[in-house]
Amino acid sequence: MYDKDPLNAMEAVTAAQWLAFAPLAFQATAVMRDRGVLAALSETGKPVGRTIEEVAQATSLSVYAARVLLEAGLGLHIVWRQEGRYFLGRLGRFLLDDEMTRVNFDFTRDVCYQAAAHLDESLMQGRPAGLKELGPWPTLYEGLSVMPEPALSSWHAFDHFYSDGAFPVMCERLAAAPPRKLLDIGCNTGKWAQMCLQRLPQLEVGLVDLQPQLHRARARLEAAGVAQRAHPHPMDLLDPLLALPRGYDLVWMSQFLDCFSEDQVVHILRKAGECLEPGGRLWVLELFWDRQRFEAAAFSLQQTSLYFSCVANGNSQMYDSSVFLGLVQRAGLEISSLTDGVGGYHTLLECRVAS
Ligand SMILES: C[S@@+](CC[C@H](N)C(=O)[O-])C[C@H]1O[C@@H](n2cnc3c(N)ncnc32)[C@H](O)[C@@H]1O
Repeated sequence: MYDKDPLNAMEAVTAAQWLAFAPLAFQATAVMRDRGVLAALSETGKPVGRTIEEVAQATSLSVYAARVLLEAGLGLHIVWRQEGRYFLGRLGRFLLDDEMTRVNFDFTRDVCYQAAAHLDESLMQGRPAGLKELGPWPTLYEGLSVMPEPALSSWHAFDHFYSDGAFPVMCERLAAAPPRKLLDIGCNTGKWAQMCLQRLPQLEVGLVDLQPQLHRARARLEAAGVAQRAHPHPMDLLDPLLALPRGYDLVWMSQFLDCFSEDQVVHILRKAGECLEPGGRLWVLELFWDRQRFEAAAFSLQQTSLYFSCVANGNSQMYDSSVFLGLVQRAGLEISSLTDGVGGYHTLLECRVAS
């Protein structure tokens, strides 16, 4: 991937126009999905299709609104038409029915869209200048549990969609050689901790995150009846004076280190290495754009980096694995095994303190 220019001149000029009109195209797509235009075409099936007037009637849109949307949809290949009747294309079908597409779409619209207008300022200043569109916090993490809807739901649906896909297979891997005490750093809403505590009845889990997230994780674990084996450790990992709790034989970080700059990743990995029991294991579950099988997955991760720039904290990203592996080495750790394609998209790095 990416080792040659894949576009001929005609394709390039077409792609350039898609980008030039991308914000309008994006919003038109959102309206077509959410006002029922795509669903109206889906209902008829391929042979019949609908006229503009029929779509207007089915969706309660004006004929004008239905027409501009459907005509925009033609150029976007979301719909196609024959003899004045409009049909749902394959792209329209994915926009309507594919969960990953929906989650990515809602995340972009509800969390990133307004903030993206501040990308230039964010990159020049190394801070998330677009975050003010959601709230007054220095980074998104202070606002993660309290940001307004629909951003709150869309952020969590995005985060959980990917980690939910990887957790079951990781939990079975853990069960094959279970630790006594697992430290979940960046536990967020506690879904991984819940799964592990339910699967492994002897396991104790330490939870590290910022206080508001720990409150929500705690509530989840209480509702699941496993909270007595969970031990919260509220802390800001970037506070140089705070050390991680000790006594854990497996440290786990999932979709966590991408929230930090290169120097911060090294700092956190060092701290994690220091808190490990002798012979302990450190498992890092991450998404690397260069290790994806499909271009759509690599693309999604490359664009997600820009969310970190303008919304999250201004200095982190979804890393290229070669950059990230260098950080692991800088932290004095070595990788004992690397597994790609966990749950489809993740890479598991099993690390230990370098001898
Ligand atoms: C993307 S979520 C990861 C969620 C979860 N581990 C998963 O795999 O779905 C990142 C988590 O890191 C936490 N976090 C970010 N910065 C932090 C910091 N400085 N100290 C402690 N936790 C932090 C956030 O509050 C959030 O819960």
